[in-house]
Amino acid sequence: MELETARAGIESQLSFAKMELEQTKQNLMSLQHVLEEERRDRRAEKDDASRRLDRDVEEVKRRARDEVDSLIRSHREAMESDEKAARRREVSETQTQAALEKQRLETKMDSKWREIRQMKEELESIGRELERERLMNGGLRDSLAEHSTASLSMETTTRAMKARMELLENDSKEKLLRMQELEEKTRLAEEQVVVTKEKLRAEESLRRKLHNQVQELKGNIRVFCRVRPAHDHEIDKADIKFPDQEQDAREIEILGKERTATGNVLEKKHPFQFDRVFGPTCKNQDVFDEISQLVQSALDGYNVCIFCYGQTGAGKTFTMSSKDGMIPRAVAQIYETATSLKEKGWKYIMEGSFVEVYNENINDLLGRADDLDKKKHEIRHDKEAQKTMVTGLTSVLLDAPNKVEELLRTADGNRSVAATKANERSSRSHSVFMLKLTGVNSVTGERSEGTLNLVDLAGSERISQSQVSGDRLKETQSINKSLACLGDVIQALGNGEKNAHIPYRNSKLTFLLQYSLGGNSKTLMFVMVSPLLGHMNETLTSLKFATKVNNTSIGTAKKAATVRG
Ligand SMILES: Nc1ncnc2c1ncn2[C@@H]1O[C@H](COP(=O)(O)OP(=O)(O)OP(=O)(O)O)[C@@H](O)[C@H]1O
Repeated sequence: MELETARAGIESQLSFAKMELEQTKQNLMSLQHVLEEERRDRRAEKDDASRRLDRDVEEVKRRARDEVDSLIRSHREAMESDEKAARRREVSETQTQAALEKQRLETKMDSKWREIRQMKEELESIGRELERERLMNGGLRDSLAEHSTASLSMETTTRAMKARMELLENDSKEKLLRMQELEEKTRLAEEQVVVTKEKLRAEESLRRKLHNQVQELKGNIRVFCRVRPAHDHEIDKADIKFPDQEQDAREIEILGKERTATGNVLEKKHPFQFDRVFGPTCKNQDVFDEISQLVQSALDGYNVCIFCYGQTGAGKTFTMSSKDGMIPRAVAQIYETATSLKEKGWKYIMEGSFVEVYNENINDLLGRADDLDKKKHEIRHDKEAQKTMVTGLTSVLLDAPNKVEELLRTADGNRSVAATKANERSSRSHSVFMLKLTGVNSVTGERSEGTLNLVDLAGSERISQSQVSGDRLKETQSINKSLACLGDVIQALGNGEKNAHIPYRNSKLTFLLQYSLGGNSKTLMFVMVSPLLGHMNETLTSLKFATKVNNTSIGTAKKAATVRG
């Protein structure tokens, strides 16, 4: 636009200068023409006057000569005659007349010479004037030349500017075209993104459905068995075999010895089969790979409960809450998945709490250590919403994956303060890590609420009540009671009778997990096995309990809540 305006200005200046130049040229030409005519007139007048003068002078001279000659002749004739005296007089008179005539002629000549001088002067002044005109003419010629040069350079500049403007115009046209192309491409890409996002959302909904169908087909209560490796100092090891060790092992065989009625010692095989068996070489990563699908279900809006059952020292805490155990891994996976689901419109809030059930009391492991065993916490159920809450419980917003480490450290620290030996307390109590997951999809209007409960049960070894007393007796009674109650609840759920009474209330643990066990939830039990010979009887008891649980089939799980807006 600016270029256009500049070009127009320059062009109008140029045409104005050209007009001026043209005018000046015409003025000059008419002036020259007038001068030329004037010069011609003057020259003709001068030539005329000069010719007339010459003719007059010649005429006067000729006449004077003729008269003198005739006088001389007549004088001679007079002289020859006798009247010499008269002739002399006549001659004298004639001479006087001739002198007078001569004088007159000389006067006339003087006046003519004056005229000639005057004419000469006039001619000189005309010459000077002509010279001035010539000089002025030269000046005008110079200025004309200057103007021509200026106009030439202006024309060159204008041409260069025109060329540049054309170049710029072409360039900007090209850029405009490219921009239009880019805009079109961006629009198409944006459309594609919208379509892809829509597809992704649809696929995500389908994935959720299929994933949970697969989980249902696998059964809503599953049992995994894990055998921990023996430490270097643990020499007496039980004979444990893994018949289908190769891949996706499901079998475990314990070789025991039995004394017959006749007193002979016979070897006896105890085969067990579970949904999955992990040998001593399996890492926490391998175990988590198997349960990660279940963790995903919690994000999809299901209540998921993962238990670790087994005698003290069988590896429950290692599996559940060690640095790379199921709790940190589950939180990390949930965090990762929740982050990737953001682009499908989902936004999740993760809140974690950690409780301990000790001597049938609920303790807040994230609260103050001093409050342990003192502060009372009540379990409240909202039957309609199928939700459980514990009064006065600390809840931590897990908005970064590393927050869980801090949470586990706090729980561990509180337990250490409350017990002389931390692991002693942890062996004698159940710990429940509760992760509440609330997701909202702003695009589809879906909403999901799921809970992931990771439970590290107290050591399952049966201590005869007659062998202990005091605090230990109380601990033993409550552990025995709650573990037996857990078995009863699972069994009652497995019976599948509609409206059958499920004895959740018989222990704090089952009461707390009421809505995370049974019809609306997915349950996984890890039975932890110690590799030691000395623990073999407890191992067999645990495996038998787990088999009972494994044979239980609990009804179809339903999402805790999914609301479409
Ligand atoms: N899979 C494993 N690989 C390596 N070491 C293990 C494994 N499982 C357990 N351990 C180790 O065995 C020991 C006992 O494990 P852990 O404390 O987890 O048992 P527990 O069943 O939780 O006992 P408690 O009931 O006392 O809490 C620990 O030193 C632990 O590090």
